[in-house]
Amino acid sequence: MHASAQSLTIKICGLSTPGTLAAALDAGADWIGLVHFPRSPRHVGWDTARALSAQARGRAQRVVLLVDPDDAELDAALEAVDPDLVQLHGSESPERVSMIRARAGRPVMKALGIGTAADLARIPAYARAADRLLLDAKAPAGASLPGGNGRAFDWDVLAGADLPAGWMLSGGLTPETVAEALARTGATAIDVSSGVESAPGVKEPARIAAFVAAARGR
Ligand SMILES: O=C(O)c1ccccc1NCC(=O)[C@H](O)[C@H](O)COP(=O)(O)O
Repeated sequence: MHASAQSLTIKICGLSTPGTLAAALDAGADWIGLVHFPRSPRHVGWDTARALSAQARGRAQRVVLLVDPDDAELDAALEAVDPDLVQLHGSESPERVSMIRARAGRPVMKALGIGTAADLARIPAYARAADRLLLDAKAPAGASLPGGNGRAFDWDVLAGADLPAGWMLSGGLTPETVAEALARTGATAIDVSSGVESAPGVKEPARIAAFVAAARGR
């Protein structure tokens, strides 16, 4: 079943400039993601993250993306971004997700890499620890980034799976594929990064608008 245009939550991740953030907000993104991971071409330092967060306040839910953060990094993220939600995209255990959620005092979304149906076995433990799950493509062997690789996983592995409320689909979505992804998975929340870029880390306003329009069936 398709999510209706109204009930679909769209997150544009890896925004790093005021102009592309404005493009995402103007297109009607529900959530915007700020990546703090120095190895990433989408990395934003705390000063930039603070300014982008202020720009988005009141217009979209602000997500800060961290990879295996220690408590000091988490505290710095909370202070700079004041995020509506913390996204964890590393190899955090369910126990560590719970600790981060308690320390942050706000919702946490845990990303899980999916390659085959066997990867779905981790869902129940993480669903108990996090407020939401992001089902993303598993990073390829040797990849330098745990996410944001522009790769899709086989959506058919989700068929018949018992997925927790609020789960979000990501991994290699594009303006060209998002309608099919929604139809095949029944997702009601989606996340994109590479698919709305012209080069790694370079968001393309026209592709952001095209993605949101395609997802909402316009
Ligand atoms: O985007 C990054 O550079 C990144 C770095 C480290 C961890 C996660 C990262 N990105 C995650 C995302 O942008 C998305 O949540 C998801 O992986 C989808 O990305 P894409 O396949 O590029 O659309």
